[in-house]
Amino acid sequence: MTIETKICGINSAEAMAAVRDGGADFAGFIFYPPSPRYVTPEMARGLRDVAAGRVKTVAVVVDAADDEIARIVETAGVEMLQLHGKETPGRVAEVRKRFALPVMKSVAVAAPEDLDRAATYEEVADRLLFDAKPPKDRPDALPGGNALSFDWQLLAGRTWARPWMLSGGLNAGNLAEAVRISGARAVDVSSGVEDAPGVKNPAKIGALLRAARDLHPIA
Ligand SMILES: O=C(O)c1ccccc1NCC(=O)[C@H](O)[C@H](O)COP(=O)(O)O
Repeated sequence: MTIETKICGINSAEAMAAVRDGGADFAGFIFYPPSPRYVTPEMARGLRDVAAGRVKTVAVVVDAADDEIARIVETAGVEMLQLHGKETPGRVAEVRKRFALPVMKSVAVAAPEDLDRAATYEEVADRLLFDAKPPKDRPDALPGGNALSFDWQLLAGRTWARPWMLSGGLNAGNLAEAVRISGARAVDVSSGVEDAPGVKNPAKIGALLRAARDLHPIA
């Protein structure tokens, strides 16, 4: 068994081709206009075609209303929804039911109590995504994609009722250690395969996916 991989913030055909050819499991599209990785549903549809059915596509939304999610689902044809805002467990359950798609809920982690909050999503989400908390001293910080890590030790030895992904500040250089310490079986990377925010580097995507292929989840 190998580590599952998601490359997030795909916004070019070259990046999607690298994700596809490198054998990633998931590609994420950011539907959050302030992000430098933002794509429209129409752009995402074109990028999904590049994946040619070999990569599952994930729509990343932030506290989005139903009509916005509906337009993304209908136009982009994604296979999973990632809720990356302050959605409550009730809202997660509602989105999952309404759109009949698997839902991954992101949880911002900085301290042990954040994992207690994560537990409130176990019954309503199909997957959990543990990400670093955006920096408090930067009011303009994005909800995700900030190239920041959290203490992976917080996850060590914890068991969850749902599959989960590790994200936040991962790259080809620290992936092995992050997986070893946290016990992750799935990882999500964005900034670590970029030259600048929103500028994916296909060679870095390839290197990350090769590094992930050499890793195996701890038992
Ligand atoms: O990446 C963004 O611009 C973004 C904007 C708004 C909400 C979520 C966003 N990214 C979500 C992701 O899944 C990222 O891959 C995750 O936060 C890790 O990012 P990074 O630390 O840059 O690898």
